Amino acid sequence: MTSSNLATQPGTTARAVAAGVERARKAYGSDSAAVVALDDVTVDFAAGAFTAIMGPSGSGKSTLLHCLAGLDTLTSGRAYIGDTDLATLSDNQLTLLRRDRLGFVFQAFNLLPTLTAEENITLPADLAGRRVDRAWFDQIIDTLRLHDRLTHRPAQLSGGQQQRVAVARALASKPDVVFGDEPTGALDSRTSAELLGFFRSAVDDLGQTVVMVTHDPIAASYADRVIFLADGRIVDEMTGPTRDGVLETMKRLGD
Ligand SMILES: Nc1ncnc2c1ncn2[C@@H]1O[C@H](COP(=O)(O)OP(=O)(O)OP(=O)(O)O)[C@@H](O)[C@H]1O
Repeated sequence: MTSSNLATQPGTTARAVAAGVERARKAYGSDSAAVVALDDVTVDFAAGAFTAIMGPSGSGKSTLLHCLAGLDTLTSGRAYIGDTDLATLSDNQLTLLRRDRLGFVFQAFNLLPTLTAEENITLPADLAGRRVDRAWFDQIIDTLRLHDRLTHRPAQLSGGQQQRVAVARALASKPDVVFGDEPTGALDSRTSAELLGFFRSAVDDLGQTVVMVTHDPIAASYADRVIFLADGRIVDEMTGPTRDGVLETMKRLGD
């Protein structure tokens, strides 16, 4: 990321942009049968902030996340990570960008059963032939309280512990952005609160950037900012969200 890509808001200090889309349009299918999942969306996500994306079912949340993270391509418009326009990258370069610059926490933890927790966490770096920054690794393990679980395999861990390992894996490479797609969807409320607390401290204590799709107003209230989508468009946004404020907006959007 360079200083040329800055979010400027009147009265605030310019902040680096970690990711964003400009005039993004995504249509599935063709002609009369086409479904427009994103309809002229422009939004950027500030570095060092936690943003939630909300909206009724089918409003385009996952499509936006996938296009931002280079997992899907736009029909037109631009998607970027830092200063990198994703459309300029080959498939191979996209794979490397995802591995080296992005972290993912999805509903399924996708841990490899034959590897220990530590091996799962360092796997992306190991595959890339990169040394894991030990001080950073220790900081993550501290924050996620995983010290005494590092030699365990996933089957020997509780669901919440597995989720923490998945978060540690997502953070291990100090990614430019951590993307979460309904990361708390399969968790009970206590584990879910824990995970969201870890995202918060990843942002507040470790300076990370988190962008998360969620249906849950409580989960969204952990974010610094909430973007609301409806019918593939951004229809509202909120900074310093509260559960009740988010609920109100969601009701208005007909969720
Ligand atoms: N591969 C696909 N082929 C055709 N249509 C698709 C495809 N993926 C998504 N869509 C459509 O695009 C629209 C947006 O879908 P998307 O999954 O982004 O919504 P969402 O807000 O994440 O929904 P949910 O909250 O239900 O997960 C929907 O109408 C959906 O049916």
